[in-house]
Amino acid sequence: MASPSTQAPAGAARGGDAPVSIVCIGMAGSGKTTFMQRLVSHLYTHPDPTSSTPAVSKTPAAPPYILNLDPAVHHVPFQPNIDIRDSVNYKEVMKQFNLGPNGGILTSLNLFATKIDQVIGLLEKRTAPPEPTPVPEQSTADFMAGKSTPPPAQKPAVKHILVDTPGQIEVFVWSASGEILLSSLASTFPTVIAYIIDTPRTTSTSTFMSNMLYACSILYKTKLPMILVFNKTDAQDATFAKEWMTDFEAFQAALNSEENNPETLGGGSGYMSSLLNSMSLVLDEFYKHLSVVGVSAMTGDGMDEFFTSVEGKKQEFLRDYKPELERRQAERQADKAAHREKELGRLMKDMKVSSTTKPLSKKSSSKAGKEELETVSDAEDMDEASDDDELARENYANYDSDEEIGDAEDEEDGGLETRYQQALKENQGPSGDDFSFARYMHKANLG
Ligand SMILES: Nc1nc2c(ncn2[C@@H]2O[C@H](COP(=O)(O)OP(=O)(O)OP(=O)(O)O)[C@@H](O)[C@H]2O)c(=O)[nH]1
Repeated sequence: MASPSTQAPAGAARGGDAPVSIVCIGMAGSGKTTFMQRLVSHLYTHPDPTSSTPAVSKTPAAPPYILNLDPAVHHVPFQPNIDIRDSVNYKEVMKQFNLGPNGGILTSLNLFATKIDQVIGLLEKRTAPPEPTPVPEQSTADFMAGKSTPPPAQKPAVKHILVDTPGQIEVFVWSASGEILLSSLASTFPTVIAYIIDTPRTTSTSTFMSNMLYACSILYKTKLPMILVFNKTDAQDATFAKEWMTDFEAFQAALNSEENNPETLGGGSGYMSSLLNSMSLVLDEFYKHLSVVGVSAMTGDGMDEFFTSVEGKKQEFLRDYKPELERRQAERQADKAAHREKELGRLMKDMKVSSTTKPLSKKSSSKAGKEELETVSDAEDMDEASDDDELARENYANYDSDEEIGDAEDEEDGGLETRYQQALKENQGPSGDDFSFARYMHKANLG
């Protein structure tokens, strides 16, 4: 398997022309799914959200490419192109490994993360600029009549990849699989985090501050550009939040008024008030890195503003984040190479063999390369099968055969998937305590 970091960053290499991936993260009930639905319908009805052309235009809409990463969701009101539920059965995972809901989501994400190469391969293929369609030959009758043959309609290129995530933010943001999924996405496409906030539930200074701290932790964990999306503005206007983020005195005034109001539960007196005060000062620097928009996923209000922010953050990603990402990847690669070199040196010393490393490394790298090609072509074969239907789901279940998984992951240091497969195999069958998650994770070497 080619690790995401070694892949040619096809999408990102396209620069400003590359599709932007928008990852929707937010607390349970903040309105992520409704917001995703609104994004989809907006993109279908507004051909170019960043242009000033009116919604009704002759330009065909550029449909988004949609990923659902929430394994536990019952119903999604849009048609995802890639759905984690097609490859992982969350309920079965919970049952088999005796897990609770969060453990089930985490394990499902871990299992899905093992297929990240196929996912990225498909995304790259699906979002590649459409090939120019050859102009059909003009018929003699048309030629005689002086009519010109109209060029065939061109499929519009995908400009947005939309990603829905589980409501259990920490399970996604703080897990190894969440990191793998996000970093693979970000190393291939400009990626932006949309942090969805339930505005009506954020009106008190303390809940507002809690939400900001959460957003701050996500920003520092993911190291990706972030847009704060104050949702449900039809129920509560978000002007207060924007004001608190730009004017320290406005936040201070709100704190004072909450302190003097005996009915306010959110605000605080004494140490709470001074803590909130200092935090608002500390977070001042953090606020400067964010875009803030107020939207209503229900009515569609604020969507144009949101897409303008996405475009701004995409440029920021390409300008500031991408070089940093590439620097970190190069650093990791160098560390890995140095580690391998050291291990090889130790091995050679043990074997008392000198300077025979060349044929060995050549063989193993050509083997890895061959298998990488097999995996990618497998992905493309499967993809071609569903070429007719633009919004057809990519059926990841096709990848589930043991044979393909084994093929894809025969890495010299053992891939995630190999370890997972191994752990899954060893844990199969009714063995009572052996099903414990700790043991499973230990065997998978991820605990
Ligand atoms: N008034 C109003 N309600 C909204 C809006 N967006 C979402 N809701 C409501 O908020 C509730 C939660 O919305 P969801 O989209 O399911 O939220 P979610 O974040 O996906 O929830 P989880 O899947 O549990 O994480 C639903 O009752 C929605 O109808 C909005 O813009 N305005």
